[in-house]
Amino acid sequence: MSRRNEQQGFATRSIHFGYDPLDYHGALNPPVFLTSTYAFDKTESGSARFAGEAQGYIYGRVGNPTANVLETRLAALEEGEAGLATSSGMGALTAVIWTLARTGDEIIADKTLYGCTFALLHHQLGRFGITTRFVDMTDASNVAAAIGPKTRLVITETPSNPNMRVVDIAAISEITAGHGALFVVDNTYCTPYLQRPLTLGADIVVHSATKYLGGHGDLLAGVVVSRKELVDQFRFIGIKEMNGACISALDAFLVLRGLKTLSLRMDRHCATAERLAHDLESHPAVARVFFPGLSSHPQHALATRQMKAYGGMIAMELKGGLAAGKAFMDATALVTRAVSLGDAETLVQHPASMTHATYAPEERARHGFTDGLIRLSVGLEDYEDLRSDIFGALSRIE
Ligand SMILES: CSC/C=C(/NCc1c(COP(=O)(O)O)cnc(C)c1O)C(=O)O
Repeated sequence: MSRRNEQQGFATRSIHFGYDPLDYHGALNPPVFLTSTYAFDKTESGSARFAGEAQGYIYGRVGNPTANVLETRLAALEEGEAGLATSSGMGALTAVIWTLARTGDEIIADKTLYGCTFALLHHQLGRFGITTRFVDMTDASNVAAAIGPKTRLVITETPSNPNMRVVDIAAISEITAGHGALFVVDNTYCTPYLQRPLTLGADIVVHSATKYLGGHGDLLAGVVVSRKELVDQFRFIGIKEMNGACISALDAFLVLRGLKTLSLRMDRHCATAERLAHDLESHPAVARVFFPGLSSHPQHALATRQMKAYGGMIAMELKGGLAAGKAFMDATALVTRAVSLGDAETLVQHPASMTHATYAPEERARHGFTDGLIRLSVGLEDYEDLRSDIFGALSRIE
């Protein structure tokens, strides 16, 4: 059985796809190519590579053999033609936008997005004549009503950071395909283990690989997966000539190491988060829990259809509002107060003043989250320890 076999299971491909030790002196892991540039045997060879007339590496900002293994593997896991690894999730997203958007273009975005993605779209791109319209994509008809001849990109996360709204990827893919706009799905919260947007009609997938894909809070990285002709543009225009957000060989190696256990970690994240969400929903201090696996979630049926499991992220509001929320977060001992997500450690943070502080107070309500919202990234600790820490903190604020 070969090591580049699309028919193998997800876990097997997460460990083996795109690398054969026998190609590298038997080295079990892909070597880390710590090099900024590449030698040419002849001047003409180098010129041909720069002209795209010959295969081969030309410079570290444009490609690296270690990163190439990661890109090949993630393209296979997302069931896309090609992948591009970047230095961060924002590097992946901006490589896509800077490559494809022009002055006068319009972007349609879901109304709730990660804070810096919102800031890019709402505060920064307008300076370049690129306008963004935010719509509630949980109702696909809002996209149909907003899309027009100027729409170049349609962008969403699902579930959304931080309030867990779920968007119907297939329904929106049908709308965008009919209008020649490209549909970008940020798949950070799910990873390809829980959902593969390209198989549902999306055109481009982006990730903050900083999160679940790396999975150990020890790197920053991003990924784009799409058709090869688009990924080549993201590499040779977006990265090479516009944002320079290339991944380091060492970070590519660390993401590859994280991928080996992705399916095991996601199973554990999902199981613990589902138990915790149900227990929190019945706690007297908790006003509301936002988790796609709860029957109370507005898109519970869609999440059940679209996702393999409900993910490791939980958002919640306490009955005492912001004051209670802050007291709760300050009262945890095992759960770590920190931004980011998808790590082995369970993390808790306050979106309104941290990850989503880019939304002005009056914008928070319009974009679907409150000052009192708390976000949990449920880690890999023993459930009883997490339950004890979280419920102990809740009991101390009542
Ligand atoms: C300063 S807040 C810490 C980062 C958080 N999120 C990041 C993120 C990015 C951007 O990814 P990087 O550039 O790798 O951080 C893209 N897309 C999604 C859905 C994300 O959640 C966070 O804690 O919600």
